[in-house]
Amino acid sequence: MAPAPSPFLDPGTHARANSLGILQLRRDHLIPAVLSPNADSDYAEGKVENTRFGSFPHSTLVDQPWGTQILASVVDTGSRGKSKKRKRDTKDEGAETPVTEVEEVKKDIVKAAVASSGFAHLIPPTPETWTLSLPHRTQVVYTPDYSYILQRLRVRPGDHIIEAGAGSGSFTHAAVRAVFNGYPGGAEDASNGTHDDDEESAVGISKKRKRKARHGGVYSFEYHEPRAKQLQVEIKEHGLNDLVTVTHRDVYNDGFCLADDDSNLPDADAIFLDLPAPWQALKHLTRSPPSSAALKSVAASSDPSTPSNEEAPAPPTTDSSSQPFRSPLNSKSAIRICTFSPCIEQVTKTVSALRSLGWLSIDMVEIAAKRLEVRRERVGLQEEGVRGGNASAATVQEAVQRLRDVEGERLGRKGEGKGKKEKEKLTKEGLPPSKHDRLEKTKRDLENRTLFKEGRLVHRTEPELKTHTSYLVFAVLPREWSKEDEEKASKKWA
Ligand SMILES: C[S@@+](CC[C@H](N)C(=O)[O-])C[C@H]1O[C@@H](n2cnc3c(N)ncnc32)[C@H](O)[C@@H]1O
Repeated sequence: MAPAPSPFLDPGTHARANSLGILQLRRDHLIPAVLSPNADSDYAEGKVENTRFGSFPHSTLVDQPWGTQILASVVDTGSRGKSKKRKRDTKDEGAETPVTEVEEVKKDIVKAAVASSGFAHLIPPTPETWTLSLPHRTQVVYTPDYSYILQRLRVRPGDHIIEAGAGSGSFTHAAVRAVFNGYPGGAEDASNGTHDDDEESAVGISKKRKRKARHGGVYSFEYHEPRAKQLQVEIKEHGLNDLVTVTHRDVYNDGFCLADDDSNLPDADAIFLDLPAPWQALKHLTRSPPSSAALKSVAASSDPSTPSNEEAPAPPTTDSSSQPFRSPLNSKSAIRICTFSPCIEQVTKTVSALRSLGWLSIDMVEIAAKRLEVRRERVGLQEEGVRGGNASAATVQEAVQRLRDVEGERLGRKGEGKGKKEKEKLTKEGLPPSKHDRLEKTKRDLENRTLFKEGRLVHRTEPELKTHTSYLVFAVLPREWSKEDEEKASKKWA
C-alpha cells in the first residue's frame, strides 16, 4: 500500500490521525501537533494539547475538516498519572531480554466535554505555518526570505536542491514543496511515465524532449548531530522522508556526495548555503576538480592574513578514501546558488571565492520585508458598541449633538436647579436617549449596514518587524562547454 501523502503536499479535506495538524490560537500563535488520539497519555481524554485558551484533546481534532473552529474541552486533570498502575522492568528480575511491561488500568478514551475557556482553529500544515510554529533549534530562514530565494534559484518541480546547514528545517519544508512532483515509486513511476521537459541545451536553447520523470529531492546537510537527528524524525513524521535526505556531515571537509560511488549523487540544480562560512564549502560545489590556483585564491580571500605564497588546501580531487572526484551538481543544467550571511564581511569572502571558482552573475540582495496591516477605519457616533469601530464624533455637528445630549442627560438626571427656560426646553424636546437606547438603536441599524465596505481604507506597516535578517548572495555556474557542444553549435550556427 502506498504511504499516506504528506499533509504539507496534500492535506486532503480533513485532519487525519497520525498526521500533522496546526492549532491556530492567534494569527502568529500556532501549535503544531501530530494528531494521535489513541497514543499513550496521562489524561483520561487521551493525548491533549494544553494552551492558554484551554485544552484540546486530539480526539476532538481528528477527522475534523480543516479550518474548523474547535471548542476547548474540560480535561480531567485529576486522572493524570493514574493511567499507569505499574511500570516494571523485568531486567531487575534477571530476565535475559529486558522487557519493560506497562500495565494499563484504563483503555478507553473518555469523551471530552466542551469547556467555556475558548477555541482555536484547526489548520493544515504549510511551510509558512511550520516556520511560525516549529521548535526552534537555531535561527531560521523566514518566509519572506525563502520565498524570494526559491524563485531566484528558479527551483521548480522535479529539481534537486542541496541545503546546508539544515538547522531547524524551516527552509527544508519550503524547498521540498517547491521541488515536489510526485513520490518515488508512486503511480507515475508505476506507469513508467514520461513527460515533456525543458532541457537547457549547452547552446542556451531550451528544447522540448521526452524523458522519464525525475523526482524532485532535497539533500540537507547538518553538522550538529542532535539537530540532524531531530530533523530526520520530523521529516519522517511529516511524510517527507522519500523526498528529503538528511545527512549529518561537516560539509566544509566532507562535501556533498552521499556515497563512495555514483549511486546516490545529489545531482543538484540549486544550492542554498546557510552556514557560518559558506566560502569554505564552495570548493566541493564544482563540476571538475578546482585548480590549485583557484583554491589558493579562495584561501587567500577567505583569510586575508594568509600570505599568497602559502600552501593552498589540497584540491578535492580525491576524498578521504582516495575516490576519484565526483561532482554533486547536475551536469545538464546551469546551477544557481544562494548563500545567506548576516554580515557584509562574510559576503565579501563568499563573493571572492565564487569568482575564483568560476561562478557568474554574482549579486547581493537584502530583504527588508514589511507586513502591511490593511483595514477599514470607521469613525462616528453610530459606531458606539460596534466591534472594530471608533465611537468618537466624526464631524463638528456630531460633536455638538453629543455635548447637547450629555448636558440634557445631566439636567434630566438631576431634575433640580433647572431654570424655567431649560425645563420648558426639556419637556418640548423630550429627554435625550439613554446609553441603553442608543445601543439598542445601533443594533437595529446594524442589520441594514454593510460594515465590510464602510469607512476609510487605511494601511499601516507593523512596527515590530525586523528589517534585516541576512544578506543573500546569488550566482550562477554555467554548464560546462565540451568539445561536442562546440561542434554541435558550429554545425547549427555555421
Ligand atoms: C542558521 S542555522 C540554519 C537554519 C536553517 N536554514 C533553517 O531554516 O532552519 C545554521 C546551521 O548550520 C550548521 N552548520 C554549521 N557549520 C556546518 C558545517 N560545516 N556543515 C554542516 N552544517 C553546518 C549549524 O549547525 C546550524 O544548524
